[in-house]
Amino acid sequence: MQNNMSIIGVPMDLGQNRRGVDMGPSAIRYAGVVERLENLAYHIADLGDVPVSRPDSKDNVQEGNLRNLKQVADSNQQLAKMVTQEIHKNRFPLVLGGDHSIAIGSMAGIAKHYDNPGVIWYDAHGDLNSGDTSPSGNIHGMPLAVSLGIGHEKLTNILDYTPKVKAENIVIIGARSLDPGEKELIREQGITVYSMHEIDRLGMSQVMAKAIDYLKQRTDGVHLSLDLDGLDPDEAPGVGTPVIGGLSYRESHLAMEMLSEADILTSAEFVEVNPILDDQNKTATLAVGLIGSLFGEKLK
Ligand SMILES: NC(=[NH2+])NCCC[C@H](N)C(=O)O
Ligand SMILES: [Mn+2]
Ligand SMILES: [Mn+2]
Repeated sequence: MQNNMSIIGVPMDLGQNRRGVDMGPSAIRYAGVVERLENLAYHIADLGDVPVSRPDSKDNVQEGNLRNLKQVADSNQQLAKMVTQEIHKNRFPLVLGGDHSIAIGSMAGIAKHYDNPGVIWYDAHGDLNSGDTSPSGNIHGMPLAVSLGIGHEKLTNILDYTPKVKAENIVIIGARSLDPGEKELIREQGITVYSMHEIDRLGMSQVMAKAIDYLKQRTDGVHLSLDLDGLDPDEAPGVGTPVIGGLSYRESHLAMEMLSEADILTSAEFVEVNPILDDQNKTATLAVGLIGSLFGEKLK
């Protein structure tokens, strides 16, 4: 793993309906992310936050069932540029959300640099909707589909190319809430999904081993997109779309430790931390703990 790391915050809350997730980057910084990484001997540049403009008139779903399309697209455009610049400078981008719609910009910035990028999508959801299939009109339920080139051109074409990732280079871990259109897309495109069913049957250890082995063989860069709602709401209460029956604290730390050992990641993001819905910053603190394990903390 590179020793130089750039932290980019994205105080985005326009990809969904619940206010407060725009404070996610602050909450994660407050929980000590920079100090934690500096203790692991990384050279950190905290680049601050990407600007996010104000929403259109509240809850007004517009153009093609895409709430706040223009603002979400604009911020993602800026994020993509920043991510691409940091990779160009040989720095590892660590993006802090904000709602998951910011993965659109992260993926756009990252994929520019790799011939065959892969992504691990650690999430209760598939985020594989488009305006046509979304039950909510919330863009945070769409970023993985957008990265596949499915969706509104303002989103799919950020940095002027599409798609960002091939279906066979995606591994979803922790899924337990998929909409009908998402299930169809998963089947159609043959996307690898380790849902809670597979995790319970095989155990996280085997699931991660398989995911790592698979991506290592076929990709030349791997992005981790970790939605805190992948964890159980008991562990991570500060999220806007909690789903019961999630990944445990221990499973998640093990997953991060295995990724650290495998040394395959080239970028990462932690999203959906909402301190307004949280309990004493528990979820941001959890995120920082996972970041610690991901970047080399060990139990002994
Ligand atoms: N990143 C997230 N938390 N996504 C939740 C998406 C929920 C639902 N599938 C939707 O499209 O509205
Ligand atoms: Mn989710
Ligand atoms: Mn998500």
